[in-house]
Amino acid sequence: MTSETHRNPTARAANSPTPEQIHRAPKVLLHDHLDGGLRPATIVDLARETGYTQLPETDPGKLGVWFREAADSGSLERYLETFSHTVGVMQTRDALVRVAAECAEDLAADGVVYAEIRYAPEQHLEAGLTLEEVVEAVNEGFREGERRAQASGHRIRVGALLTAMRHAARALEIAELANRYRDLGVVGFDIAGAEAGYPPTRHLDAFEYLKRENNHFTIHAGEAFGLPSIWQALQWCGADRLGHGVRIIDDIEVKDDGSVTLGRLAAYVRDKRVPLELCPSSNLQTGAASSYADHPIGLLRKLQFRATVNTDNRLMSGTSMSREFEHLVDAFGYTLDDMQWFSVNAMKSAFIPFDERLAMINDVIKPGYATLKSEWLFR
Ligand SMILES: O=c1[nH]cnc2c1ncn2[C@@H]1O[C@H](CO)[C@@H](O)[C@H]1O
Ligand SMILES: [Zn+2]
Repeated sequence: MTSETHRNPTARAANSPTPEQIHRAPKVLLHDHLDGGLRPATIVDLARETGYTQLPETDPGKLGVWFREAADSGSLERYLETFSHTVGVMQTRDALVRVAAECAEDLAADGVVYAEIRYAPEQHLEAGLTLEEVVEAVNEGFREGERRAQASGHRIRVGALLTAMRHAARALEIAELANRYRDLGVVGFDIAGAEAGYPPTRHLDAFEYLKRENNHFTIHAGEAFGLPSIWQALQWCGADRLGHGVRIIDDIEVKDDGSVTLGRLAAYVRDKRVPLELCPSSNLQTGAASSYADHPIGLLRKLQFRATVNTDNRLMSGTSMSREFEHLVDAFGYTLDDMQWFSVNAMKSAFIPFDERLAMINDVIKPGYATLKSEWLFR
């Protein structure tokens, strides 16, 4: 599929926001991979500068299409193979600074006001950088991107999440790194990579360490594998949030008469307000959902789970926060109130301190939506 073929504008409501309003609305992004969001033209530049010769295409337009099509495989494992090319060109300090700066710039230009961007430092050591040098380069890029965004009239704040790869054995080391750079641009920790066969409990030492340090972490769980993975992430590892978590739907029964029954785990997730970092377009590509209209986000929003909307990998899905919301508006008839609900949910679930989250909600997000919602008065 491409995201375009799944558009179904039939569900739009009379008061659904226009694409232009969606674009201007303040958005909050909790789940986005740095190595899944490069500009195709930047990949081509960096490949030339760093001597990377494996690119499947050297024309930026064709390369962008290649990523979307190669990632559109219906399998998480094959989807993840495409990252060898982005990681391949992100091995030098300059490349990391550039990619991180452009990431912040691109998100700000799309109306994102707060973002937590994740990447796996252990994947960027091939040309001799140390883990610390990787983190410092990315942080420098984010600060540069925030400045450039501000200069062009957009405000954004970006925090980093350090990811450990679940098939590898460096999680504790990466957790310690995240803790060392806490308050220095890193706001938390994550594990990612192929889910089946690599349960989060393999990295229990890292999670226990972070809990002892009163630090925060999210875990990719319930994407390619179901309830056992979510259950482990929450009840064994103590995750603050679920990366995807979309398969919590397997524990929710909807009867023909419309009545809904939550299993114990789904009830726990909803009762404890566990944030779900939902990524609709990504799920369509890896086979976790078959269309936007059938995506569990519709039901999860109705049942008032702590659902959030995310991009996962903007390059591989050819998407942006605005596009994710456009698809959801088309599929479910969402209004600006729904968009605000998702954005406030995300901001409540961020890993920065409570007073800062509250100020973002009250002083940035709510006023932004109030402005958009009152526009009809002045037409
Ligand atoms: O949707 C996903 N599920 C699991 N792992 C992912 C997903 N997207 C990206 N990565 C993995 O996370 C690494 C660090 O950013 C990427 O290199 C990719 O291997
Ligand atoms: Zn992800």
